[in-house]
Amino acid sequence: MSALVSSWSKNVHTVPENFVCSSEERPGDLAVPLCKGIPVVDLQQVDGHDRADSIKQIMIGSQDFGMFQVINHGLLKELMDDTMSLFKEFFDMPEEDKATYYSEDMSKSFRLYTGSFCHSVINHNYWKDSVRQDCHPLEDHIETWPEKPARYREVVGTYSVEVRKLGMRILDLICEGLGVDVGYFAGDLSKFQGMIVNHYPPCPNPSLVLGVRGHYDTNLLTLLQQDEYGLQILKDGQWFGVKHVPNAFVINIGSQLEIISNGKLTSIKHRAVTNSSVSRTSIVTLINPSEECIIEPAKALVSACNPLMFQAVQCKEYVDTCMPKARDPNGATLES
Ligand SMILES: O=C(O)CCC(=O)C(=O)O
Ligand SMILES: [Fe+2]
Repeated sequence: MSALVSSWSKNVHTVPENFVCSSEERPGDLAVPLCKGIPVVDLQQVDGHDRADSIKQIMIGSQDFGMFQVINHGLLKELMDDTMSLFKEFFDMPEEDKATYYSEDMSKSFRLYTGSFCHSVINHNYWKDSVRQDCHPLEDHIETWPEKPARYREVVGTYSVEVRKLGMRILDLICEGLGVDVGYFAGDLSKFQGMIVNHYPPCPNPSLVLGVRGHYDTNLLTLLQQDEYGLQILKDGQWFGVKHVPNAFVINIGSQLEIISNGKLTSIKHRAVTNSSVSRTSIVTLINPSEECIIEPAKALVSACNPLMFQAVQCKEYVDTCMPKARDPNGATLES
């Protein structure tokens, strides 16, 4: 339990040796430039005469950067703020309360864990604690969620239902942009929804550590809410920061969406850095196909001019084989 970074990091003034990243991986002293050109799409415009332009922006983001941000997306600011405060309260709870929820059993529907990651080829510690929970359908999972703080189930339940609606709306806009039937992702392709909440306490030397190492999201679509800057992407061999836009969601294209789009959309390598003054929290909603689902390029996107780029693979097999590689610095997620 004392393994939680949020428990011991307040008392340290230097980074413990086992948290120092290799020289290739560590962020270093130089502040990376902010990435220019990641679209910030105003979803209020989608139902007006700017619909075509908004969809174009979504496609530019999804093709060139593997991500875009959305504002005026319909989720109430109060709900977003309330959910963020609730998770901050969760990570600030006394040790004995957090101990109840701590688990290293990956199969649990709800668990609190820390950024230590042990794998046959990599053995690392990242400067974060996380909550991981299943969210959909709500009634199947809500009983496994914490009862403390007292409003946890009510607030997070409402939030996950609303974020799902937004995710499905965005998937439909992507359908329009790609030229596949609207509703293509409804049903088994979006049956699963999970949430990871990453909490990065202030770090005495952010140049030496990472909050989350560079990785690709292997799911379908990710919706990320954050309270501070800290997300970076690897583009053309260089790390760039993603501007923190208050009240926005960052939308990440997952590798499975890259496959379904027959390579028209791209997933991008990203990581999270820490800072020395304030804690940062990111609430990450993951929309995923069901395990049995076959992931393959949509028929409408394959033609003589657009040859098949990926073979069909069952979602479970894809995640089992690619998940470790997505976390490996040399892992080739989609090539396999
Ligand atoms: O905290 C962040 O900004 C990134 C988190 C992330 O990429 C993830 O949890 O997959
Ligand atoms: Fe990610």
